[in-house]
Amino acid sequence: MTLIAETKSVERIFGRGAAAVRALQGVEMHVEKGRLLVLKGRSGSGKTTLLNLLGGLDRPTSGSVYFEGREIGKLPDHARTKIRKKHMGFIFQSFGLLPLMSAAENVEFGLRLSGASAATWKERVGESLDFVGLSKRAQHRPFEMSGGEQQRCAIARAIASRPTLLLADEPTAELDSKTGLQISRLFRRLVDEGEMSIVMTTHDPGVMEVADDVYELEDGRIKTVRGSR
Ligand SMILES: Nc1ncnc2c1ncn2[C@@H]1O[C@H](COP(=O)(O)OP(=O)(O)OP(=O)(O)O)[C@@H](O)[C@H]1O
Repeated sequence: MTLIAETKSVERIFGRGAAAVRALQGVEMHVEKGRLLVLKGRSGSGKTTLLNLLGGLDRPTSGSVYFEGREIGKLPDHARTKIRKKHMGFIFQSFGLLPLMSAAENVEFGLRLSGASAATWKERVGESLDFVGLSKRAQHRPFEMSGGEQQRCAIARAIASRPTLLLADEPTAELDSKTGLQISRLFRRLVDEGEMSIVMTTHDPGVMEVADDVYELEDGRIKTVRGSR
């Protein structure tokens, strides 16, 4: 078993004094290589806060967050940014594509940001769009694509730099259930064929079906952990 990410006694408190919100309290979790982990729980239970900590977008108030053995929660901003760009991919509910760029250009832009060598861009763009089944839409702009196609494009952008860890915040929330299921299966294939680890937040039962591990959060604490495979 290879550990990709881990949290130890993580607390995240927003604000101070009477207005303080304890978004996470004593969270312990681990993300293993080649597994798809789902964070579920009611609105406000702390899912996005935990995802942001794992992705180095935020730092814990106390406790530790590790990525591939390094305590990223303690690294300065520039070092965390470097790790994030090179080794992580992000997917959001609202796709986050640049509207004036074609699907291929959006994916290439992601590669540019990741620092991947320019010599690899063309091949990686083709490979990623092909993986998500979007080769025929390469020259289309986001407004010319369906919601499912836009999310597949966002996935292609996130995986083009071959990240170790993919983080997704409610990736199927804007999609109808059939399209959501297709996207869930795509995440499953990424883990099975691409050897990636994925952590995603969701309320979608279709996504939970394809998960290896399901962590349930309640009021900032891990309530249950289910390992299904
Ligand atoms: N930047 C912030 N400042 C103050 N409070 C915050 C901030 N971010 C989150 N919180 C609070 O922390 C708690 C956890 O929020 P979080 O967004 O992690 O929940 P969530 O489980 O992702 O919810 P949802 O399913 O609605 O997205 C909530 O009470 C929220 O109001």
